[in-house]
Amino acid sequence: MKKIAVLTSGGDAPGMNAAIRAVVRKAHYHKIDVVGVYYGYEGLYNGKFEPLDLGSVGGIIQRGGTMLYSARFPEFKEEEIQNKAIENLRNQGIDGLVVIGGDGSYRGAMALTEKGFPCVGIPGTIDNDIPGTEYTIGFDTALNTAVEAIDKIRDTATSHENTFIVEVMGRNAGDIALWTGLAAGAETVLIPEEEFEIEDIVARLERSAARGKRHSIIIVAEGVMPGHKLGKILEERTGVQIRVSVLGHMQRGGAPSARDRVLAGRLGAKAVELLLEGKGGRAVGIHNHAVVDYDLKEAYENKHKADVSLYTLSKELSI
Ligand SMILES: Nc1ncnc2c1ncn2[C@@H]1O[C@H](COP(=O)(O)OP(=O)(O)O)[C@@H](O)[C@H]1O
Ligand SMILES: O=P(O)(O)OC[C@H]1O[C@](O)(COP(=O)(O)O)[C@@H](O)[C@@H]1O
Ligand SMILES: [Mg+2]
Repeated sequence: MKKIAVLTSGGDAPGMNAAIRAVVRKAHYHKIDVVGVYYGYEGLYNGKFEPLDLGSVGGIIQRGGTMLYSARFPEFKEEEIQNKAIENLRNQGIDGLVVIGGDGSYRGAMALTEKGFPCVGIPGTIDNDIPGTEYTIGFDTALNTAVEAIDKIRDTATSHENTFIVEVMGRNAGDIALWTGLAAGAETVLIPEEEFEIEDIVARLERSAARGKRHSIIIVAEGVMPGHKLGKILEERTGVQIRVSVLGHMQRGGAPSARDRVLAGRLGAKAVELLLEGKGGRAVGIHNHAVVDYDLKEAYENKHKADVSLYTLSKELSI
């Protein structure tokens, strides 16, 4: 292997830049050239390639977003588009590709690998929803952003005796909601993986009010239902006015936490090692604090599971 490429795809995540930097630096350490592909799979198809030397990734470790930009490019499911992408890669003398993204991006990487072009996946998504790794790059930063926002909401909620619903990101996964709820001491946490009863939320609100609690915070993952919809349901049921805050894309931005930067460094380096060993079709991740690699397919064919013990704990700590 003489030259590899790297791209970022799907929703951006803080720490993607640190991962790009790790890929570039580790490759250069082994005297391998690196090409950056801009705009994810769209750029792979349109040939938006630029060489990345050591200096090109200087000063990005602390920056949110991705210097390679990202895109959602549904056309990449089509075979002719994938064939063209491989042709573009081969024309540049590139022998391997590192894809930093989520489960959707992994499907694209596997499609190319099955067509004979080796790809390795690095989990870059705030949702923490990739099976096979305990943490994804960006999750820790998004979690800290959400907790900081909720701490602020709690100040005003307490001053005015308000009940707040805070909608956090997580299309199919409840990790952001669950961890945020635990870290911010929310009364109720709703995640897509667990059924819930409106009556249970109402009972919690009533119990809190009865013991003189001045505020209530309910965290809902966007994949459960929109926060405003839940607010309407609860207002109708309780007669109490409910404020709703949707944290939205602010959760995807900002400087990556130290934890995300270190994770990005470890996983980026491992991805390059795998390509150097000629191993395509692999995903990298963290298991029991150690860097691991596993079949890319496992990452999207299995379903992400929320940690039920954390869900139970969140209920036990907010009776
Ligand atoms: N089944 C698939 N086959 C090939 N490429 C795919 C497939 N699913 C997704 N992709 C590519 O990966 C991109 C990112 O996927 P998406 O699900 O939006 O985000 P994420 O990778 O963060 O989960 C898509 O826009 C598309 O270009
Ligand atoms: O801005 P978009 O493209 O609608 O993306 C929103 C989605 O992106 C995410 O932040 C991350 O999802 P992916 O990692 O699958 O891209 C989800 O939590 C959210 O539903
Ligand atoms: Mg995804």
